[in-house]
Amino acid sequence: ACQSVPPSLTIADSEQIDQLLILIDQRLAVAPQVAKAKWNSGAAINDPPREKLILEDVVTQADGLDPAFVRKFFQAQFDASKALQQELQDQWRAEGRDKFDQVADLGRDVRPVLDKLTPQLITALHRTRSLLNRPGTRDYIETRSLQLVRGDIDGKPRRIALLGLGVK
Ligand SMILES: O=C(O)C(=O)C[C@]1(C(=O)O)C=C[C@@H](O)C=C1
Repeated sequence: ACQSVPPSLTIADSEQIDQLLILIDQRLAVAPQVAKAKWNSGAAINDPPREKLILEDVVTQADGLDPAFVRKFFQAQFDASKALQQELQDQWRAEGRDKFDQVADLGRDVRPVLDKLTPQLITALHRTRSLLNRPGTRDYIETRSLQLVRGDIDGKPRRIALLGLGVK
């Protein structure tokens, strides 16, 4: 990791960025459980009221951060989750899969995991906000995300999630 840290970032900075990427990965890692619960129940992948609720919540929790940035970031995490859920369900459909025998309950087991990650992600955004537009950060994120942000079939969900950082 040290070799890929650009001169514009300290090692401590790079560790904060890694922590953000790990949390993005942990959030994306929940998507297969959501996809399974919805596969069994037949519920739609897209749930706009649930997204609206989370967005309202994060904007009030994100004091000091630009609300537009926070919304954009979380919307990208939803979009990444939906892309991964869609890929998985398309695959299961193509395989003619039946319902899964054992799935976690969306409301009782799965969404609480996402809700626990939300304030941790906000903290990580606070700690990395000023680093994101430094020269070299983009390349650092690209390199590190290949190792840290998995939970992913073809790289599309990861790309969508990272677009939410708005790193140019
Ligand atoms: O909770 C769900 O139903 C999910 O599919 C997860 C999630 C999210 O990432 O938080 C993603 C898509 C939905 O539109 C709502 C929320």
